[in-house]
Amino acid sequence: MLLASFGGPEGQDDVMPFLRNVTRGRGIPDERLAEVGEHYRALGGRSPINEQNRRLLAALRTELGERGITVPVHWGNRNWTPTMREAVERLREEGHRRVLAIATSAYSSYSSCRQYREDVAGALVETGMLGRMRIDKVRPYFDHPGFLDPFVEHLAEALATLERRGTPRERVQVLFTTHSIPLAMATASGPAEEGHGTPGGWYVAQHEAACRYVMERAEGDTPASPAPTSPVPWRLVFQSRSGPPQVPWLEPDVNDAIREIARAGAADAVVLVPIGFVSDHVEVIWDLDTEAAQTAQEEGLACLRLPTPGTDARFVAALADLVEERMREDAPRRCATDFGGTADVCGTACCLSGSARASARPTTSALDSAADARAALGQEGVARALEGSGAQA
Ligand SMILES: CC1=C(CCC(=O)O)c2cc3nc(cc4[nH]c(cc5[nH]c(cc1n2)c(C)c5CCC(=O)O)c(CCC(=O)O)c4C)C(CCC(=O)O)=C3C
Ligand SMILES: [Fe+2]
Repeated sequence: MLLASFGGPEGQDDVMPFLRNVTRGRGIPDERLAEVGEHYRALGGRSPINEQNRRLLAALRTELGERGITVPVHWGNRNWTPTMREAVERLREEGHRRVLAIATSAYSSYSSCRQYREDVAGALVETGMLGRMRIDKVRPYFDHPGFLDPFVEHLAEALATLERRGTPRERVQVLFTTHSIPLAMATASGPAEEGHGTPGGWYVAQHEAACRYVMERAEGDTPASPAPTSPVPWRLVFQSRSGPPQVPWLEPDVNDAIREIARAGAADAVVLVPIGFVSDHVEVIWDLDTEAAQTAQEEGLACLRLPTPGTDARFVAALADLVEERMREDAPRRCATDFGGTADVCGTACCLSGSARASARPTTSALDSAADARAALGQEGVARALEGSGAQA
């Protein structure tokens, strides 16, 4: 197994090298980088994400062990040590040739799925293992009840808490938040034949399905307030936008949504549900607990932020279920939203916008063999991808 994550800095000296890794070739303006650098500095130069992943690894090893699945679980990050390359080197040294990866990201899009698969393939190229080691990836798991049910429980609790404090459900706005991505990236998310061309693509459609699941159940679990009750209003909003202003990204921003709600007098409290994230990393503790909370305070709204699944036992069990899905054909495949399920293997142009096709990098879990890569990229594309790596096309 390979737990594939984002990585984060673990001290002040790590901050700038980490940010340079994240933004390499991604066109992020220097001002934005300096601003995000300040967020990390204010937190002591340390992101909690690596520690959270260490805890998740320990919990996953225990859960798999209890199910009699005794495979080693390695860890590799896209942007910080232990890197994907280091993880693949260790897998190689231990003699493993078939690996199943889990990304700490639940949805389909370039940033949340394909880029993980590309970076895994990149590590295979760098270590000379492309075509020698096979690394598959579990499907996008936003619709697994073990990912969603912790949100349901915490939302029901939050609504009950607000009600006890005197805010009736109809005066609450639930804001589901996720990472904003460029509009073009969202539109291209999902399989080329299906998702591409729909505004928001699979990325937005999957989030909306997850939100509906959580709302329906959280409302069902909440003791009804005195009649007449109306459903709690909710919407999906976006955070952590980082591109240049002239490039359109998914909107509305969570802070703009809070201001709009306050100015319309539409609610007395907002509940922030970080449905797009797996753990309480910097994008959650800074962008929500610091920035959005401050916006709500300025606007006179009460604000509660729900936890992410983290190492909730239901989430850890969900990850183990995803492993079992790939081990046994008769294992249950729990896809609980009205989205309709997702596939184990991504298509060739999945989550790839038209303009990115010419420079596409090899991936795994779709193009996980040299033959697949050759079919998709052509001999020249493979040669370009391998350039300077010392590996043979
Ligand atoms: C969809 C998505 C997820 C969720 C899925 C997943 O989890 O993978 C995610 C997670 C994360 N993003 C993170 C950090 C950053 N993301 C950045 C930049 C960007 N993110 C993007 C998207 C996403 N990001 C995009 C389209 C960019 C623009 C650059 C580009 O096109 O690639 C930047 C650059 C500076 C900035 O502009 O913010 C940083 C520092 C951390 C670590 C937090 C910690 O340290 O605790 C995590 C978990
Ligand atoms: Fe990000």
